[in-house]
Amino acid sequence: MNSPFDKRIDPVKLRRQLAVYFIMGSINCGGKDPVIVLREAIAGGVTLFQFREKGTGALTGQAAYELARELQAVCREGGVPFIVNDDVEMAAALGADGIHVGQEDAPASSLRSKLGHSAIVGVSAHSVEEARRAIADGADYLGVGPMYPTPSKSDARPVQGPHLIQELRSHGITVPLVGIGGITPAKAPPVLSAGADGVSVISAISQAEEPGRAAAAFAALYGKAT
Ligand SMILES: Cc1ncc(COP(=O)(O)OP(=O)(O)O)c(N)n1
Ligand SMILES: Cc1ncsc1CCOP(=O)(O)O
Ligand SMILES: [Mg+2]
Repeated sequence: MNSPFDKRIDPVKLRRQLAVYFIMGSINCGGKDPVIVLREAIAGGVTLFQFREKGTGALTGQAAYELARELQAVCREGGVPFIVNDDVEMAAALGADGIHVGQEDAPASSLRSKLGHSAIVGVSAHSVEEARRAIADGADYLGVGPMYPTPSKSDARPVQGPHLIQELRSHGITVPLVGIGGITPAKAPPVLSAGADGVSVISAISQAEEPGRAAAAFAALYGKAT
């Protein structure tokens, strides 16, 4: 008999998709067109994208929806899954591939009934306890951080460093994990060595002079973690 678990994303596939996880909204692109930034980043090797329209000056309402739709189309062209940050109604309306929620957002357990059993559900975790609860609530992957100081989130929790990923792994947490916060190609190897399956990145790609080259520098790390 089929259970809803049969429809959940295959963790092996998800680990590959988490490798170069680009997160961005209109305020992260230094005045450049987000559509062009995303197109270049995907050409460089981005494997997953999260639309995060948040912070001072971010678009709201219809304008945010329209940008989301355009970026989703770019992801479709590039064969990259499209994840929405925080907003489950937007994710459902767009038919997004998944959603990412934090500890202050809707609980993961409430999301699948709105998005379908095959949706990718990501949850932020800052401790073993939060990680265990998120997994029990149905998270497919965890976003763990901040690894390093970040210029992109004013209300970020204190920096924990790659050690937190090691701690989660040593407590038997085997679900796909991605590090977040201040990650550059130079700072990514300790995150991967600690046990992350990938890195999630805003500024190191969106603010790069050449987002495609920046994404390629992350993609080139795989197989080379120290
Ligand atoms: C992959 C990933 N990990 C963590 C976060 C942070 O989510 P959250 O704590 O809800 O903070 P906001 O991004 O909503 O400000 C994330 N977005 N993605
Ligand atoms: C959304 C988020 N959550 C924790 S740190 C962070 C911001 C990551 O952005 P950057 O890669 O520019 O540090
Ligand atoms: Mg959130």
